[in-house]
Amino acid sequence: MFSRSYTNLLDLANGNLSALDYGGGGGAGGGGGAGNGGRPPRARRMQRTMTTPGTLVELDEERAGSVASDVQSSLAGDRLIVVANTLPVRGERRADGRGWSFAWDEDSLLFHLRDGLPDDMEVLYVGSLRADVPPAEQDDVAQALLERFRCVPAFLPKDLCDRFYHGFCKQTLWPLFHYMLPFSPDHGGRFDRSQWEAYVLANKLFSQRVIEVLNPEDDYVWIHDYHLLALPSFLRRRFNRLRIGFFLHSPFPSSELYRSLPVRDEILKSLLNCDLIGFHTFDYARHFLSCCSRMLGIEYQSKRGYIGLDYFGRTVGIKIMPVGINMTQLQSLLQHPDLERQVAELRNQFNRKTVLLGVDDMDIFKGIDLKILAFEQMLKTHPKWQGRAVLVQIANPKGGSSKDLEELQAEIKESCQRINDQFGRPGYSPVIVINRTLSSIERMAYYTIAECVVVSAVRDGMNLTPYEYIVCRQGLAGLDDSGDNRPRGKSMLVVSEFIGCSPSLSGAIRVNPWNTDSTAEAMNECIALSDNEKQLRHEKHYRYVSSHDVSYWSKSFIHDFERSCRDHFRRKCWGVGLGFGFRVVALDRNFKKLTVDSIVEDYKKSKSRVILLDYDGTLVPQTTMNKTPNETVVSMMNTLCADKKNVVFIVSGRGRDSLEKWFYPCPELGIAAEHGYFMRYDLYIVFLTLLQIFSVLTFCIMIHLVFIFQLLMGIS
Ligand SMILES: O=P(O)(O)OC[C@H]1O[C@H](O[C@H]2O[C@H](CO)[C@@H](O)[C@H](O)[C@H]2O)[C@H](O)[C@@H](O)[C@@H]1O
Repeated sequence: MFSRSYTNLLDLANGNLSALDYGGGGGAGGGGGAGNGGRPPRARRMQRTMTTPGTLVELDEERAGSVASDVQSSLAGDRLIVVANTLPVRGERRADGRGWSFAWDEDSLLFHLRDGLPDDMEVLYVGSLRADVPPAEQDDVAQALLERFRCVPAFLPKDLCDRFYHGFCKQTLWPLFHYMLPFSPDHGGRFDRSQWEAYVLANKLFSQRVIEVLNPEDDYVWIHDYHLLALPSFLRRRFNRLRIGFFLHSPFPSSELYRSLPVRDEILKSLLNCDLIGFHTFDYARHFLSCCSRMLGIEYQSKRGYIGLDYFGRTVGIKIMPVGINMTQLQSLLQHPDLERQVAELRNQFNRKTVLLGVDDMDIFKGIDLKILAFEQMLKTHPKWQGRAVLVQIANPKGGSSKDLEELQAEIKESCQRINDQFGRPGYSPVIVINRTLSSIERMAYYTIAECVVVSAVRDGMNLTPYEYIVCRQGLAGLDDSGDNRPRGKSMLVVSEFIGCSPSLSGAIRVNPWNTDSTAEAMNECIALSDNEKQLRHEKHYRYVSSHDVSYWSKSFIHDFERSCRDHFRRKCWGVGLGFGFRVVALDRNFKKLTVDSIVEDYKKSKSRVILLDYDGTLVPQTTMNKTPNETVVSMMNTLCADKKNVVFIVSGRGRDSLEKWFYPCPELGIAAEHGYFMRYDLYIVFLTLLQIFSVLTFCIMIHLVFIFQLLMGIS
């Protein structure tokens, strides 16, 4: 089956795409059919390059008009290209070494976002694979992924990937966006420009993959997360009217942190090439808006609940919508036959002990060390829990290593040893750290037996651990509509106030994770609460989490995305600027670009003219230290003023003293200093101007009187 994307790549690859199973035999293991493979093909339109980087190009008006009439408010039948650093598929080399097998990554949020889209909206993914595919096999792998999963892989050379991902992403952006200045002695103490260059180059390679499959007039491109902040600029440069959306999954830091980034303007300007930018929380959006205001002088406006930034005539929408979990997937996992057995095994292992649970990536910002210290403190200040409470910490290894991470792991190990030595006894280890990635079912089993989940991250964009926990604790009760007799779920949460999900969980006990004593108190309070209180809080959370799931999030984003792009083809667009300064200037269709010739012609034809001139940036360069006008400017002013048809004024925020001194040699020039608070003008010119206005008014009044007279006399 051929879709538009398929045929596009076909043009490019020019190879044999008939083989459905790369590697001989089973091919992409399981799940290929979960894609959009069954959808009927649609006629493909040729893509058009609309501007050349760095030039000033007016788009062809006829085309804009014809497309405008095509624009429909519904998204049905449109195509969405989801771009992210990694594709939502897992790849593995076959055991026999011949080829690869692939499967959907059901833990990936990108895989589930399709649930919120219209049924007939085709989805295509562009991103890199987690597997290391040798160059000789890349074409075949790309072909298999496209056919079976609608995925377009971006293969970055290893060296580039290291400097892009392990370099700029993980050493600069990840710490900075999580409130840590990355320019520490560990990182050479300064900004590494070559890593930034690798980041830009990697983003460019992603843009090339997108462009290969893009139909710029039909497609929506939705970019995800901090790895691809430079991508909007590359796409906008090629396609002035392309619909570009972006969602940032990590936090956006306060402008006081962000402004330390040497490439701060480049990144902001690139994001402003989007049509809609999404954040999990109001705070992240607020930080972004204040960066735009403080660093680029761009202010936002809020109208009827929508926030927008005016960027050279284009409105860039801001969307605040936290992501959710996939309810359908979790509920089907809850019915998995293995779950019951695993829950029974864990219950047996923990033998009626109260389990507090942590599920985090092994990352320096997850506050795992702080959680363990708080648990130790709880055992000390509330000894009743000694022998009765256990902290189970699941730490997903994330790959990669750094000095910070090694130190953290050593500290965690040392703390666990100390606590277990002090409070442990035969058959009782108070702290258990599991340093491996658990299967989804194992994770569900731990959630099911946990009395409380503790998230003590010092920063996290969202964090969906509490959401998964709440749904698991609701268990099958959530699936059962049989009425009042069903068991009531209960769950308790201690969550850091520095994570994105915190504002949505009003029944959780919120803590400052840096305050070990108060986190210890919160842990004690959580597990000691009455069952009724735990149930009430749980039910409130469950109602929210189950109704604000991942499909709710993607549906809402796409709805606003479509709305933000609705009048794209009704505007006139010009691409201007170089590099990250590139932007599209969008104007109403009735606007005409002024040319010097037309201005000169109109100037000559006019009988009286008012000429208002700004000073800085108009008569003297903005950047110069010496603000005194040179002789040419003074002589030009006198030439303009000498023409009796002209009234010439300088309108400036500058003080009257300097302006008056500088333009002393131009006695007929009007000056409005300090934004018009002080005025200097030649009374003769004002008299002439007033006379002109007066004579025009007198003429108008006369015309009106004649008209009224005619009416009264019944003359038509
Ligand atoms: O480690 P990376 O490959 O660079 O990816 C960063 C993290 O991405 C995902 O987390 C982010 O998105 C989540 C959903 O919106 C959000 O809850 C979290 O706060 C974000 O950081 C992924 O879940 C993490 O494992 C990655 O480390």
